[in-house]
Amino acid sequence: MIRIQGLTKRYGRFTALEGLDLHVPPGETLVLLGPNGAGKTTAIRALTGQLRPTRGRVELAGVDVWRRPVAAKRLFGYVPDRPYLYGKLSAVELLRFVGRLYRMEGRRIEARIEALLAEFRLERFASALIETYSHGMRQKLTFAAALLPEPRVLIVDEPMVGLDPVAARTVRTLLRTYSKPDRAVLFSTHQMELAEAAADRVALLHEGRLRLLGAPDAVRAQHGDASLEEVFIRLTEDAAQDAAAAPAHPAP
Ligand SMILES: Nc1ncnc2c1ncn2[C@@H]1O[C@H](COP(=O)(O)OP(=O)(O)OP(=O)(O)O)[C@@H](O)[C@H]1O
Repeated sequence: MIRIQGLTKRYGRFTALEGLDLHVPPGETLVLLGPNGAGKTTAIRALTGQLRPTRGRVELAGVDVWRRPVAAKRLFGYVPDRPYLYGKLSAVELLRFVGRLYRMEGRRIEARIEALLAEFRLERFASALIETYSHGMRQKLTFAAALLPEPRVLIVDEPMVGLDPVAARTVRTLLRTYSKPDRAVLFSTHQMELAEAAADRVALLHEGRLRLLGAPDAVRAQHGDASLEEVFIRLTEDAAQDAAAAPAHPAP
């Protein structure tokens, strides 16, 4: 459902992402892990058609995101790490606008809005201007907007920022179950517990490269039943030490 092939992104001489290959089949939730600056947001921005890859391809349900941008954008819902919402609209106005962008039928838009405002406990604030919303309320509304058209692919960059415990539980359940039986979810997080709870597989990025890919249980078993957090720290620290030990200017 999500196919990333040889994805490379360079900023001048700096390589943010190098030859990333990932496939997320229908029914799977894949979690992107990695330290700050690993390349997670870069990969997500390339996948959502916001950042042109230096090399490589990204496809959603067989649609090339860069060759067929409009068709690709109909297929996914996206929650960015720093959402931008129009402050002068109310929640309902924003959601209606999103529904029309996706060319949804009017009655379906209204039914979805009602269900999502209830799910995220935003009914009381449905007509309030978004500029009066707290950070967490904006995050919940961003989820509601992403889910409105029931997209086949859900892509989320750092889902938990600012959410209260009730919303966090709703989102955790959503991230685990939304992909079943035939949709795909890809999200990035620094929360290992969330990754363990929601992921069918985790992908660990470090310094722009894929270091590890597998089901959480299998990953832990391969590393002597260490916790996912320990595996993360070992792999990223080992790589940092290898880099420090390597000569600064290797012989050609
Ligand atoms: N516009 C840019 N110009 C130059 N370098 C950039 C640009 N955007 C990102 N980078 C660099 O690319 C690397 C990967 O950044 P990215 O935002 O993808 O990391 P991340 O894994 O999402 O990190 P975090 O966990 O901190 O959000 C970083 O070293 C970052 O400084």
